[in-house]
Amino acid sequence: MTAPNVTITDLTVTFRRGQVRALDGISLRLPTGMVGLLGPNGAGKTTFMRVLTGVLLPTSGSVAVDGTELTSRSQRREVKATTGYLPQELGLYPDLTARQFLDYMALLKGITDRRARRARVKEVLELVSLSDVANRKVKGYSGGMKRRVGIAQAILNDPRLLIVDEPTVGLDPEERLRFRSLLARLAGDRTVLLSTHIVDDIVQTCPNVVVIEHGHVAFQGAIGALATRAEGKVWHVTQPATAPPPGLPTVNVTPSMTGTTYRVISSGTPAPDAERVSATVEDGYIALMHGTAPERAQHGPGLRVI
Ligand SMILES: Nc1ncnc2c1ncn2[C@@H]1O[C@H](COP(=O)(O)OP(=O)(O)OP(=O)(O)O)[C@@H](O)[C@H]1O
Repeated sequence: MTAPNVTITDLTVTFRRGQVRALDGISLRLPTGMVGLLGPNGAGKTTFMRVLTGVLLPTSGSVAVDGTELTSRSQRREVKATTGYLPQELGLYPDLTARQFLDYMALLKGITDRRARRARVKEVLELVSLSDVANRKVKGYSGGMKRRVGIAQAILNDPRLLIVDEPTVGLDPEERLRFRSLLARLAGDRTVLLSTHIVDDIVQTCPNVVVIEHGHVAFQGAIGALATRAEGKVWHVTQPATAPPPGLPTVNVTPSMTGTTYRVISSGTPAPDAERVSATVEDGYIALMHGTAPERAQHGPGLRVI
């Protein structure tokens, strides 16, 4: 398999006869491997993923995987062949076993030959490490196991582009870790787009990240470059009061021996005894969202505006 070429060109989606502009002229080329998708609520991430999965036709612009357009009505079938999707809420049939469920999904995805279907289901069960429990009913599975069934159905067609929406919500730390490494393993030479509000999931698995805000690309590039955006501007301010220093974006708050320590973003020294600390990806993201990071939407090594 050669590296997929996912090209998004001037993608615009409007709702309510143009009154709501959910995506506003997004142009991106996604690299192979894991790509994080970040953005505040209402930024346009779900709309973006719905277009990539062929659920929603854009108002204008296009998405192509390896030159195959996914955004024209006539090519919906191609979408099924080239993309996989794990939505936030995937309806599983609790009384089916994982094997039965996957067999059914494979049929829906057009694998009509029984033998081929059985072989592919066996393969994906192995990939997600569920072979041993494949004949148990899904209703007895843990949250992490259900999520792995979800991934298994998303990769039945060996997609070039795999889209995963908030996959680790509600998982315990061990399951989260396991799920993250599964995604990283699956990325290989395909593109896996991981949308989440958990910045740490992205830090741990994605070399590249896209940040969407108000329907625009606010940042795209290497994950480290996002952290760099806040370098020199992250401070620990400890004060006895329970209120944060006014007017500054606060990344987190920790109780300390001498009061409360606020991690804030500020271009200048925020308080006389403030301590400057090195920036993390989360700091970079918060700085970007509050307009305190320079040069938004700059090119990065893995991703580029086209
Ligand atoms: N079907 C729709 N009709 C009208 N407006 C919509 C529709 N779908 C989305 N929107 C609007 O488009 C914008 C982007 O929504 P979207 O759901 O894509 O954001 P999001 O980044 O996924 O948010 P969240 O993180 O909360 O899921 C929002 O202003 C939303 O209200």
